[in-house]
Amino acid sequence: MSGPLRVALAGLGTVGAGVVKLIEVNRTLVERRAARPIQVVAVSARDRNRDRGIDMSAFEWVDDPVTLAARDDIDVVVELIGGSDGPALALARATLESGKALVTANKAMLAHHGIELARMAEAQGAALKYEAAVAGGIPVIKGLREGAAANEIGVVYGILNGTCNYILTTMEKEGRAFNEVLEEAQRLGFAEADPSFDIDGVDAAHKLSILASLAFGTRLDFEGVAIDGIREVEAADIAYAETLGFKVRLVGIAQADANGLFQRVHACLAPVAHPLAHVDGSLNAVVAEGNFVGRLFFQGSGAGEGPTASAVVADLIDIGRGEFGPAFAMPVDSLTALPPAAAGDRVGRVYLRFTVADRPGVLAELTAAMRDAGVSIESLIQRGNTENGGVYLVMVTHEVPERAVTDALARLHGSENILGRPMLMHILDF
Ligand SMILES: NC(=O)C1=CN([C@@H]2O[C@H](COP(=O)(O)OP(=O)(O)OC[C@H]3O[C@@H](n4cnc5c(N)ncnc54)[C@H](O)[C@@H]3O)[C@@H](O)[C@H]2O)C=CC1
Ligand SMILES: N[C@@H](CC=O)C(=O)O
Ligand code: NA
Repeated sequence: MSGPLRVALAGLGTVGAGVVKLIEVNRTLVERRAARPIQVVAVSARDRNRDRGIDMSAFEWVDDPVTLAARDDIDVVVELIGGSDGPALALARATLESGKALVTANKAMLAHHGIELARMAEAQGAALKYEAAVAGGIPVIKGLREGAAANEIGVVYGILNGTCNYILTTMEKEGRAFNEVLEEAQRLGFAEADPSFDIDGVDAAHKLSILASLAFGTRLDFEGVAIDGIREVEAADIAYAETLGFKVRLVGIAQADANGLFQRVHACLAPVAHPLAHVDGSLNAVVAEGNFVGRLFFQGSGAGEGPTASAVVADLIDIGRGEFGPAFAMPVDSLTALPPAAAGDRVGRVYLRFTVADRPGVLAELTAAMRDAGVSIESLIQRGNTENGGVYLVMVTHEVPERAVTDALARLHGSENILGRPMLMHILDF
């Protein structure tokens, strides 16, 4: 074995504490695989005295994590603080500038500053590793960056947020209320420090932009992701979806073709026969279609202490072995920049839920708007009283271009018969 890999840990929350535990429990095999001892030299977090359920006495405590970057007795800084900017970014920059390896689980930082950080890493010949940042414990960064590297990939999509999947599937199976299940996901350590990043789809979009870059060899384009979360999904949608043969899932989709780079995160209806319909709880799944390998399906735990720590320590093992290359699919200057592709031309089926007044003529008005916009209806359900005195009218369209649905909704805008905002979800058709 060569000399120890000297590690500093910045951030000792869910993931940081998990990393300390994993190294302790699996030390022998981790060190055999890294071909050298792993030595945690120093740690930093906001609160020194917090009980983390682990013995930290062997590690030097540092108040300012950025000072870790300048130290000669540290080889790798592990950034587990979180946040796209602030202390996490200051630490990442200082670490790479000093030529040290950086391991991070911070998808928000990578989505916003990944190219800059990758360039710094390349300039210094330093490692920038981030397996934990996308789909937690699933080795999907390794899978796309290395395993599928010989393929042209046309589409990559999946369930990228454990908190949302936990909420949707718990609502589906146990009929519990959204807020109650969100609080449970927070207690279990799945949610971001600000959980609106989870439920508004932003966290999934951060991850999708990273996956798209790896899959297509394009520059990260977080700004180009169209984002919708799950706030407006009601228990009724989950129940209607079930009746119609679907499950509701928050899905991120990225596709590269002659139209450009299409990236979208949104609640979708997955047909019950689709593998994503069977991804439950905090599990994540990623599907990628390669031109030689065919369909790859990665599934596993996308959030939580153990799975995320597993990914962080795998990166440390790679660094211990000296195995790393460009942070993304290829050196930064080789990544292409594709223009964002518009959604309007995309063709697919759509689920629409309207809350309508319970009076004659409503159905006729709705179906006329659909007809005039060229949207044909595959199935229609009208049932039940809602809290605001209306009834739900749910339809699934045949395949239509998205702009036709937008046109139909515009025709109905302002109608006295429609109470509240219609709910729209796309049907997953990959
Ligand atoms: N919790 C999860 O399941 C997963 C989290 N991640 C990512 O891992 C990172 C950490 O997440 P968690 O452990 O869940 O967060 P957390 O909120 O549990 O822990 C954050 C840690 O950073 C420390 N910290 C905050 N500001 C600091 C500062 N200025 N200086 C030093 N330490 C500071 C806090 O004291 C705390 O120990 C985030 O980037 C998150 O997005 C990635 C995958 C899964
Ligand atoms: N908040 C995230 C944690 C992992 O990235 C999630 O819920 O998936
Ligand atoms: Na991962």
